[in-house]
Amino acid sequence: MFSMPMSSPEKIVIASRESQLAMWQANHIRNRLLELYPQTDVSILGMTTKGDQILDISLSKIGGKGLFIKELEVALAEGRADIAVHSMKDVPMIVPPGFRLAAITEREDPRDAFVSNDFTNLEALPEGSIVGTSSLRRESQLRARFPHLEIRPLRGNVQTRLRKLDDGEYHAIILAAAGLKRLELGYRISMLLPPELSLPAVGQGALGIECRDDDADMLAWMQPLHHATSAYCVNAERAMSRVLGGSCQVPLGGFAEILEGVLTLRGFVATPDGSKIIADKLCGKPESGERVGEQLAQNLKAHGAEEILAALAD
Ligand SMILES: NCc1[nH]cc(CCC(=O)O)c1CC(=O)O
Repeated sequence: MFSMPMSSPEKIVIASRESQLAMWQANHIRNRLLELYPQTDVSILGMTTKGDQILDISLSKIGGKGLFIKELEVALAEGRADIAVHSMKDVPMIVPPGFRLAAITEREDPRDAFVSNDFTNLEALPEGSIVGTSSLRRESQLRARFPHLEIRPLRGNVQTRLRKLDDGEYHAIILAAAGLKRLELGYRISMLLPPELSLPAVGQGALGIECRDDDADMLAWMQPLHHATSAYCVNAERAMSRVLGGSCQVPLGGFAEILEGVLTLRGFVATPDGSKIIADKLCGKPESGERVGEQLAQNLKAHGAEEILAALAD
């Protein structure tokens, strides 16, 4: 795709959010770059984003995921940073003009995790148990399968969410396994939720490295971090979400995996209350993952997702 760079970079500045998880991720990429380019001065520019500041209202009401990455893109555009490291889950389906995803790195565990101090698994929660999550995707799936549970909003970074659980505000919470594992909090996981119980978010568990579109050297230097298998899966999921007009306002999940050379993509769209879930899956070649995603989106639309999406747009 790109020609081999002639030299190694002198200096790379990584833009990152300042949450512990974002900093772990930026540091992880920094270490990998230092292995590749030991002579390079690699530093991290920590930034607070709008998404981090606004904690009191539902993110879906104030503009969604783009809020977590806009400031980082401004730093790239102004030359204050060379790359930005994102959770792919937080990257809008259409990367704005002037920027490009240079690499998608190897995926960590994509599953959701059930965390509770009192119960070892989701199925064991008694009637009326309070489960914390602010994700419409997690909420709709829980409501559909476990209508006897009470879902309450839960925001904040990973540590904040765990503290709210420990303070007794919830009987259980649902978080991404990837974030917990990265922060060495994997021991807090009571149960890893299989995709049948909680289909993960598009891109969950993968990291993306974003560059300026015209920075050919930087794009080339990032290529060794690209993980083809993870990227095929994430790009299939993103293509599906893009066609469905996926945003934070839409309860939607998408998860692809490659087994014995075949990519299988599963996806769903639901009403927020979980009363209706349109789910389907489609297989294809990993290299055609994006087309699999687009086709699955069309199939979901034809089977009722269109009406759900139209109602949500009102
Ligand atoms: N919504 C915020 C967010 N963005 C990425 C992760 C987890 C790490 C990942 O998916 O790579 C989380 C936390 C969570 O959902 O529990």
